Amino acid sequence: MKILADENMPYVEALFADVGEVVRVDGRKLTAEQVIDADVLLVRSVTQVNRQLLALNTQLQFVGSATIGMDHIDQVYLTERNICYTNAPGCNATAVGEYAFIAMLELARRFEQPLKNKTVGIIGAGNTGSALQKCLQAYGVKVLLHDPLLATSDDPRNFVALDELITRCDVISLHVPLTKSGAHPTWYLFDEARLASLRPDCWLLNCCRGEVIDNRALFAIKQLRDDLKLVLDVWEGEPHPMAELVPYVDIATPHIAGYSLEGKARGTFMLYEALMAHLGLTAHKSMDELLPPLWSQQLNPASVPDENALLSLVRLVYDLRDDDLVFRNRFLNHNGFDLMRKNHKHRREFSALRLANHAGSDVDWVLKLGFSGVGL
Ligand SMILES: NC(=O)C1=CN([C@@H]2O[C@H](COP(=O)(O)OP(=O)(O)OC[C@H]3O[C@@H](n4cnc5c(N)ncnc54)[C@H](O)[C@@H]3O)[C@@H](O)[C@H]2O)C=CC1
Ligand SMILES: O=C(O)C(=O)[C@H](O)COP(=O)(O)O
Repeated sequence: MKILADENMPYVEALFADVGEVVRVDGRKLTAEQVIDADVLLVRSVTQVNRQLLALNTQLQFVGSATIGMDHIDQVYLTERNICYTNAPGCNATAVGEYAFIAMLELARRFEQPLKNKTVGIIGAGNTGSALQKCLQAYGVKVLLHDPLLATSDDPRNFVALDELITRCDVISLHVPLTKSGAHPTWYLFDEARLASLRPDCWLLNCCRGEVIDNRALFAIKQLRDDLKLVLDVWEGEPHPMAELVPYVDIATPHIAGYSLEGKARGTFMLYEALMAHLGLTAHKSMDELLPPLWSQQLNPASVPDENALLSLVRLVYDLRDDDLVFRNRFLNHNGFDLMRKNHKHRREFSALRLANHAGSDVDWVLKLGFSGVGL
């Protein structure tokens, strides 16, 4: 069995080598000729899996994408061809939630506006939106949710209309899939009119797909409104972000919000489990065997963090300023965006750090953020 796998997918050999021959490929440049004799295709978000890519292949039986997003997979075509496909829902949701939370703490410090006093609106309350909600609520920040699909489901949470969320929120974070059709398409959900309606001093974060915001309109509005603060991890037209926009973005990164080691490992592992099930085999490996220990696994904090100390604590796990700096220096280089992603030193999630022996303080909310505890 020939297994073609994206070169940026960790742990493939550890999990799949005894299932078949693993061949690594550059997912962005994958051609129909390379796919011709593959039985299994393991991709990431940069590979368009469609009629054109699979034109020469008659034996493909399984496509796995180690991502949450599915907008690069032509599901109708794969169904037509009777090819089994799957993604990895939720695999990197914690990473995205923690990224957005850390980004808010960074903005709070930079602009001297405590996060705690703000109302945060989450648009799209699925896996990544809920991971962010968990962090914010653990820290005691007021959260409003907008999700028209979940609002009509049995989800017990309260939801508000989009316009109400925009009117009431100081911070807005986007967590929707990219869709062009259906009752609630998200393509350019934030167009010129919506961007113009953001509250004064609003912070806008996009960690889902670049095309959910009209980037030209965003650029135009930033010329007029210096009060808006922006965090963009995703960009219209990746891997070529709009160069003029970058200097106006307060925190800018190359689509790495989901790049925790745990998130990436979970993505590959979910595909391993799905392929085993598809082949009728038992998945006997475990994800815990894959991850190395954190450089420092345990910390004895001096006091329960206030907002500044909390930022110092989360910077121990992930200093977002490093990724922002690298992005500004390199995004215009040849192949810069993809090289930053390929060479990214994946961070760990909060849970990798254990807080120990805390002297009688209420650390419950820190644990609810996702940190682990020992002897607390
Ligand atoms: N920056 C990064 O590295 C990453 C980006 N993503 C992107 O984030 C997206 C969301 O991920 P998850 O939260 O895990 O997906 P999910 O499927 O768990 O949740 C998405 C939610 O958005 C809601 N939704 C759909 N259309 C909407 C609309 N018009 N308005 C408001 N809500 C709407 C859905 O009902 C669903 O609850 C993915 O589709 C992917 O494109 C995901 C992981 C990493
Ligand atoms: O899971 C998703 O959806 C994402 O956006 C991924 O985290 C993006 O990473 P790559 O698949 O492009 O490595």
